[in-house]
Amino acid sequence: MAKLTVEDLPLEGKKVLMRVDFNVPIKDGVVGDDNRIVAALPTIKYVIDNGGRAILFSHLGRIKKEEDKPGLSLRPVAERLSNLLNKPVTFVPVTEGKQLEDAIDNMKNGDVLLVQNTRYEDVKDGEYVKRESGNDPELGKYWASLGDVFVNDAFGTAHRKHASNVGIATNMPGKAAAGYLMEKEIKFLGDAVDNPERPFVAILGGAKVSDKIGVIDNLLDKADKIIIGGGMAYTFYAAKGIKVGNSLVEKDKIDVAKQILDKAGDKLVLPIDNVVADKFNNDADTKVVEGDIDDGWMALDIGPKSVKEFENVLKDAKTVVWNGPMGVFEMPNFAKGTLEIGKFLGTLTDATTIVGGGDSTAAVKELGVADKLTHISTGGGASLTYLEGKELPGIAAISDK
Ligand SMILES: Nc1ncnc2c1ncn2[C@@H]1O[C@H](COP(=O)(O)OP(=O)(O)O)[C@@H](O)[C@H]1O
Ligand SMILES: O=C(OP(=O)(O)O)[C@H](O)COP(=O)(O)O
Repeated sequence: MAKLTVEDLPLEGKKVLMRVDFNVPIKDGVVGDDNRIVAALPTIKYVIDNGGRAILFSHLGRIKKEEDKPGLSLRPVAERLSNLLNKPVTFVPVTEGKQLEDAIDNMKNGDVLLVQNTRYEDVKDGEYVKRESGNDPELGKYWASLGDVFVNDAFGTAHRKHASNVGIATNMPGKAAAGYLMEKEIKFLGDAVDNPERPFVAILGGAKVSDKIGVIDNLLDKADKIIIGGGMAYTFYAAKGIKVGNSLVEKDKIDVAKQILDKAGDKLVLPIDNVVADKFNNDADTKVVEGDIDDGWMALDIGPKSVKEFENVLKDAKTVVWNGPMGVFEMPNFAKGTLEIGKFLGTLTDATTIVGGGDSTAAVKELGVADKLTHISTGGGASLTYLEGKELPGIAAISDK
């Protein structure tokens, strides 16, 4: 990699500032899916096993007013991390000042400390000042002054230009390195986009075309096929003059969809048939229809012929990137298309299969096929930004080798 990695840094006896993405679901003070914490363990372990003092920073949720803070404390995450590492983790409930500085001074080699949610800095004295999210230069400088070196392992946050990732890194030139998770994400997503083993097939789904236009545009030049499912498919239907009934359509994106279709030729693969419903409800009346969708009906999942067609396109693929569900996956009656595609990807043992995005990740986990896929990205927005071919500020700020 062209960037410094954690293995390039001196660690023994050093105060190692680490940005991780511990933005995990928390309910009633208990961490739900801890995948992002587990994914950061190799780098944390490497740092402490090599005599570093690991000082961890992460955001959690979004803080816009003082009352948001108590529910978004990182304390439950410190407890989970401590269990996973099987050693104590010092939790510091503030983001600056003497209490934090004293706690860092008291650390010994191999100790782990977690700083309070960096977005506590976004609200000061009741005012939304966005010190963290606005990358306040003084804040990045202050946090950088607390350590000797910096390791950024927060891929999920890499599309943000915030004080705790970009701010710290820019104040530590030559000493800001990527962690193992960051390295792994860059390797898989980077190779898929820039150097894929072919055929390279992208599967895009989810609600809106508008969220993924940049991705389609970028991948049209790089992928051999782009499969489109989910709500976004019906804006393409409208662009082709196929009747969409009450399906989700972004009217102001029909022209863009037409341009994409013209450019794509047969590279773009749309659903042949769909499961349509008479209302947006799991208990709706449903039927499978090919092509035109009548008024009063909305497409909420891809149909069985579409699944077969998509599988046919995927079967010889050597690289597959998947982002976004094929239907309204939250409702069991419209989850089948997403689940079938996830299951099929699990059978492609000769291919590099990469999944990004909250819902597609949830689908492959629920199916139990996550282990059969090559890489499940820890970033939704970050992986999309990568697939758009855009620079991620968090990665750009890491020191070059
Ligand atoms: N046919 C459809 N009609 C309406 N909404 C849909 C349809 N297909 C998928 N969706 C919705 O798209 C949302 C997920 O989109 P998105 O956020 O882009 O995916 P991801 O979380 O994987 O990045 C889900 O809430 C899902 O219900
Ligand atoms: O969970 C995240 O984004 P994601 O759901 O798009 O992966 C990241 O932690 C970024 O969080 P943010 O979108 O509040 O800046």
